[in-house]
Amino acid sequence: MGLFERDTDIYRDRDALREDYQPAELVGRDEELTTYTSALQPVINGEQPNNVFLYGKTGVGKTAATRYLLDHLREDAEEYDDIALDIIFLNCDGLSSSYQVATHLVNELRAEHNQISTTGYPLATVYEMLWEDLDSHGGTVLIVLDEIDNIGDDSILYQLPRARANGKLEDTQVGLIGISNDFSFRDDLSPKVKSSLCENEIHFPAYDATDLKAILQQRASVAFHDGVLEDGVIPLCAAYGAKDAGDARQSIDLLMKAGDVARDDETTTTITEGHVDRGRTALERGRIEEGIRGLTEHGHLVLYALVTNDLEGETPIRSRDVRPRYTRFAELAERDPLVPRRMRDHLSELAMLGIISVTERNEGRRGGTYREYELDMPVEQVLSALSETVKLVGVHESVVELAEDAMPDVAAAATHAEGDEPADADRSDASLASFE
Ligand SMILES: Nc1ncnc2c1ncn2[C@@H]1O[C@H](COP(=O)(O)OP(=O)(O)OP(=O)(O)O)[C@@H](O)[C@H]1O
Repeated sequence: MGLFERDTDIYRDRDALREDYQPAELVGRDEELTTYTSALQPVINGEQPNNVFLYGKTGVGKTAATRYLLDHLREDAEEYDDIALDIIFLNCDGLSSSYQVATHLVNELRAEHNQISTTGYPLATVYEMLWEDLDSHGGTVLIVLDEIDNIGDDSILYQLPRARANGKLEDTQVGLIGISNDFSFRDDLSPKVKSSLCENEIHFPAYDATDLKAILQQRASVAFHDGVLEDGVIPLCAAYGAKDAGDARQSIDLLMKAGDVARDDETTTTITEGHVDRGRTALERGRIEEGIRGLTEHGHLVLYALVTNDLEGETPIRSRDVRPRYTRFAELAERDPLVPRRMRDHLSELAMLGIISVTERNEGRRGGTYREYELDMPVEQVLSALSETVKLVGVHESVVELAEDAMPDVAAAATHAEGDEPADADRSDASLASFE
């Protein structure tokens, strides 16, 4: 038998739980779809399309609804000889200016051999190219700008809806669909942009547990073999999803993780609520580790100091008592320690991310309050996300025992010693730093 063998017990089609899967039907969005359909109706009538702005939190079906309706619109438009519809779908993640959006649109409209450079032209020239390419296209062009809030200025959001009125376009009708999960983006738009872009606004509210259950049931029927899911699994994934943020993506991810945990569990061919809980813990761990990895170098140093304080039984601890260890670690990492206030800012950031917790205490009779900090997640997990910092600073004696499991690569490379004394002055390899 080979090293790899195909699993067939749990999944029928695991890809149905992936982000890029487009469901055949959207569940629980009837009202929003009706409004959205009316906003797109002028396209089929051969009229000037409306501009549409969709907003709502992440994972509430804005993109899925857009793809679903535009697929139908494209198909239905083919029934009419006098409608020539083209749709350009642009995700603005990474496109931080109108200039970048405009060059990308020009390239979407042009053939492969005729693409333009995305730098080096004056903005006005790129707009001229855009109007020319759009107008020579003819018919109706719908431009979807997903994650529109990434665009740092609103020039293109002003120019595109007005291109026809401003005499830039004669033969092509353009409609703009903007999608955003940033509520402040809409509020901060200038009135002149808001009045055109937001002429049809559709809000997608968060899903409740009943909506999520229906969405998950639909996916599960495609993804899993019959009888694989125990009864409580979908309600549990939906309940967690509704409690967290009403985000369908998160609930679908949880269902997939539970399926993966069950698949790895060789003792069973069903998915249980226990698999959901284990999946949730694994996903949560992944999210927090990602949060730790995203911190700055000083954030890592502060956290490493607090981990060692925690292992020595010193927590909850005041920031002034974390400071000596932090300063020492910063020196070992050959960085200038931050002033106390900046160091405290890092503690607050760690608390905001849910990695540590803060408790306010009273100073006693003299009044005054102070804060105490302690780790709020398993120390092994934090250490494994801090392995680069530990390599830089050295393995502190308090973490020696855990290092082998939490950071096998670091443990293998490091020599360790006792105490908290200054490091060896002529230490040549930072990864071998020690506290002797
Ligand atoms: N009503 C629904 N029926 C079926 N699947 C849905 C529904 N709503 C969302 N989904 C699924 O949930 C996932 C997230 O949805 P989508 O990408 O549309 O969210 P979004 O609102 O655009 O989020 P973001 O703002 O983060 O881009 C996708 O896999 C999508 O297919």
